[in-house]
Amino acid sequence: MSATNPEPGGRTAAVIPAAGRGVRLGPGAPKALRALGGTPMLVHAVRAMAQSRAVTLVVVVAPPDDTAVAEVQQLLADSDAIAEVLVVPGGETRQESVRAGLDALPADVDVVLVHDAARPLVPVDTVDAVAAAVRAGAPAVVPAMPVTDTVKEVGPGGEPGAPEPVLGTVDRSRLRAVQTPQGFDRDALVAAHEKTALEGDGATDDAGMVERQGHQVVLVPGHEEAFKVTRPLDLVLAEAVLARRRATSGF
Ligand SMILES: Nc1ccn([C@@H]2O[C@H](COP(=O)(O)OP(=O)(O)OP(=O)(O)O)[C@@H](O)[C@H]2O)c(=O)n1
Ligand SMILES: C[C@](O)(CO)[C@H](O)COP(=O)(O)O
Repeated sequence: MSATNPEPGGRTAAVIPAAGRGVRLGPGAPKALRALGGTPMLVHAVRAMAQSRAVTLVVVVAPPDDTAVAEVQQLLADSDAIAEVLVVPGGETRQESVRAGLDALPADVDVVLVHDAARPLVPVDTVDAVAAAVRAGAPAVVPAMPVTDTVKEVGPGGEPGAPEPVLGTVDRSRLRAVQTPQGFDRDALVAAHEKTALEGDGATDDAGMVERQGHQVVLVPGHEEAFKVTRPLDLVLAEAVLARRRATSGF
């Protein structure tokens, strides 16, 4: 399918799914509300989006209960973040949460960036590069990094924890690990989400759904600091990166 062209004058919005529990990070508050450098991860993520001159609206998708929505609204009102921010309740899966964010977008938004709250340290240059590539006509744009480990494909295993049989070694020169924000022509993304939900399919990222509709997804360079805080060690790394940034900038 060919590239689409967002209308001149349309707005770019960021949707930030932040409704996950953070099971892999371990017990505690929902992951997006856990502190990084004394500030909730979500606030870092909102600031990263709002710093981009392309982004004029941020839709935060909070854990799906009234208390969490109110808490997130208060948190963002108290922070020095920002562009215009809306907070909506999320769903059981990341996919449902992103869909809730899309449903809240006003009519004048034609480009959407979807960004994990769990990637609090994405540099603004990466956000700008994704937004610019969508404005230039690509229907779906994803920041990506080369894969540095060798990757094996395994066959169906036996008992959990038992050694797994290797089927083969994948050519890693053709593999990329994708990050967020992923940027989209709004209509292409909304249609892909609707179709995926109707078919009862799932996808681990938004670009995967748009790919299945036949749109050409393109990659731009990602950034090593845009990593996802998933497990406890990731939080240790994020604290170190933030401390280095603060030492360098003097803030
Ligand atoms: N029902 C969900 C699940 C995830 N997310 C968001 O999607 C992003 C990526 O998800 P992930 O890193 O997997 O976060 P969690 O689901 O919180 O982590 P875990 O799977 O370890 O519980 C996060 O910003 C998370 O808050 C969401 O908005 N709604
Ligand atoms: C969207 C994503 O961050 C791209 O790498 C990733 O697929 C999210 O996966 P998760 O298991 O929901 O964290």
